[in-house]
Amino acid sequence: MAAARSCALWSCCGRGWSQVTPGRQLPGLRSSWPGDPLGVRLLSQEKKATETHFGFESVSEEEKGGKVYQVFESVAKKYDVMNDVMSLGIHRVWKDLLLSKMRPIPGTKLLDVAGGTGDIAFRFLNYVQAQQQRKKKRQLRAQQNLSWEEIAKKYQNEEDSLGGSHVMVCDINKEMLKVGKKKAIAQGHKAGLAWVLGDAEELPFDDDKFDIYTIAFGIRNVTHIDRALQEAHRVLKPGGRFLCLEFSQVNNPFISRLYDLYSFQVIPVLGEVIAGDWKSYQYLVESIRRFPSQEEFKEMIEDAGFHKVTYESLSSGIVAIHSGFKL
Ligand SMILES: COc1cc(O)cc(C/C=C(\C)CC/C=C(\C)CC/C=C(\C)CC/C=C(\C)CC/C=C(\C)CC/C=C(\C)CC/C=C(\C)CC/C=C(\C)CC/C=C(\C)CCC=C(C)C)c1O
Ligand SMILES: C[S@@+](CC[C@H](N)C(=O)[O-])C[C@H]1O[C@@H](n2cnc3c(N)ncnc32)[C@H](O)[C@@H]1O
Repeated sequence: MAAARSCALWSCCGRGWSQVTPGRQLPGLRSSWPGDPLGVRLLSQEKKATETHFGFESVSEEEKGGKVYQVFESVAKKYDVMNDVMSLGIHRVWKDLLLSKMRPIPGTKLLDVAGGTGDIAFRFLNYVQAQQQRKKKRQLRAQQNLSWEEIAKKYQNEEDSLGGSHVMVCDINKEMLKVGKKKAIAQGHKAGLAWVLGDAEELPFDDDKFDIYTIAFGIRNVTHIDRALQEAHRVLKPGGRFLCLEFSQVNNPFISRLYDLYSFQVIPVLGEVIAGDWKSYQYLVESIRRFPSQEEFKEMIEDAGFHKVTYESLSSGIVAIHSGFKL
């Protein structure tokens, strides 16, 4: 069943977010413009109403998706190395913390949207594998008279090593997924892992499918955040959990000054030197400044229908993990 989508758009002015007239409702007004049969005046209105941002640049909503696509197509091959260099490896700690918060249990069906090169998916698989391993060891130790064949069989069953858990990585960008698939082979991940090309705003899945939905450093890039949140809600099972790791608002003025300096003076230079791409890394830091604060984003998650919405700021608010439940 297709999701019922709200036409609400969010526009951002500095850090303030407000709802604006939805462009999709405008065609209905066409008949109320006598003397403008071609709807020229209205078309220009429509264009205005569907204006959004790409970093600090104003672009039409139609343009934004393509521009974001180009950014990740361009950085895909250097994406992982850039993250390690830019964050001095700290992004790995943030991603580990997302998994500690998730605490998946055997049998968990995870959807990782904007999953890119698979960092969250691989952590999930390692987590459930380690958990199953411990469980298996405990069981085997408790059973005294097992033959070596029985013990070997237990260890060889790859599917069983995940306890029925599964992760679906969904991303709009072919190049990011290509890098992710190569990484999966290199890291020995095969079972319990699937890759699908898809848009966070229109997920190619049925309703009530997944136990957990994650999106890490992805939602900042989608054109209609509210639509992506509604889709997250739609595909989760009742009782399912939404978890989002994203850049947020730094709450310490001293750190904030240093952070600005580092973001605007260092990150694009690193982007140019390592990935040969200044512009994509300028977009990264600008898009971070455009993203709503912890509290504003919490409200948006609630507006999409999630309950018990909470967040935790990490590293002085450089990033935050938001959590919510479909009840
Ligand atoms: C195109 O779109 C994208 C491309 C991508 O490759 C990635 C993403 C999405 C992002 C991720 C998956 C996460 C990983 C990427 C990042 C963390 C990069 C974004 C970085 C920032 C927005 C800036 C904040 C950086 C950090 C928190 C990392 C730690 C950095 C340092 C400790 C600074 C290292 C210092 C130098 C290299 C010396 C030069 C510095 C200056 C001239 C400026 C002065 C700055 C400082 C003294 C340090 C600033 C320190 C802080 C603000 C606090 C750090 C404290 C903690 C983390 C506890 C994507 O969308
Ligand atoms: C910064 S990367 C994050 C990748 C990964 N989650 C991580 O934490 O490393 C952002 C990802 O969002 C994807 N993306 C952007 N817009 C999207 C959309 N509308 N639907 C799905 N994925 C999208 C990009 O292709 C890119 O792979």
